Amino acid sequence: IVGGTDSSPGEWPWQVSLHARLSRQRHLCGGSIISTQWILTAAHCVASLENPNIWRIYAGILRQSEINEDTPFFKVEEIIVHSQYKYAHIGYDIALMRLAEPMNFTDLQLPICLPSKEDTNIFYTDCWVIGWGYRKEKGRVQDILQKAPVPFMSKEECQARYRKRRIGDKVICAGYDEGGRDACKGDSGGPLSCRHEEVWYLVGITSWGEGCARPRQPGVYTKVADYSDWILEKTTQY
Ligand SMILES: Cc1c(O)cccc1C(=O)Nc1cccc2ccc(C(=N)N)cc12
Repeated sequence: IVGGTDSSPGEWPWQVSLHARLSRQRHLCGGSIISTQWILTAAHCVASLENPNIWRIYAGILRQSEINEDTPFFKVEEIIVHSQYKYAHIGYDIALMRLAEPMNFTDLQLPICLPSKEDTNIFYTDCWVIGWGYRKEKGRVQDILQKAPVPFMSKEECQARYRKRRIGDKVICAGYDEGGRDACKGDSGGPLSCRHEEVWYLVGITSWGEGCARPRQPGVYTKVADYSDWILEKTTQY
């Protein structure tokens, strides 16, 4: 997160840290708890890393430094990447991870509500992007979970900012024309959380942007409300 501030304990209990054990274990992406057994994240985080055994999911933490070999984590049983995903900037940047064991909810690990598909035209005014990602383009993963408020941007305005790219309909743009506050590398997969009438909703999934926090280059988020049928289909046992 560029231009953010430290979160406090329990402020974002749905935020998880996705670690992969490659040559060494490290934080790769964020994710959101949506039920006792399912994490929602970005497809670009897990594509080409679809072996569930390399992933460790840490919930209820504020600092990456809380994580060591004794820190409890959730094992991943199954990874579901959207079948139409190819690259983040094309869209369909959404994936599900099923935990091997259902988690118990505590004050520090709780689910966030999914917007319903009728909610696609609510204009949210209290939205925050969260993560342990870079605080500048040539940065590194941060220790304390960062938060930054970001305003919505209309699709037309977003398309005008990204003339080289086609901004799809299942995405949301958020950011400041003057730049300065935005998600960045390492925040991917994490939530764009919006509070509406005292309830927090998972409105977006951090997906991509040209650099980070650059003027007139807003953050692009997967629009979760447009995937509610997909989420329901994949998470409902038939
Ligand atoms: C390509 C790149 C880096 O190598 C390092 C840092 C940023 C970038 C980059 O261009 N954008 C990005 C790369 C990976 C995930 C990103 C997530 C969010 C945003 C955002 N601005 N909302 C930009 C991202």
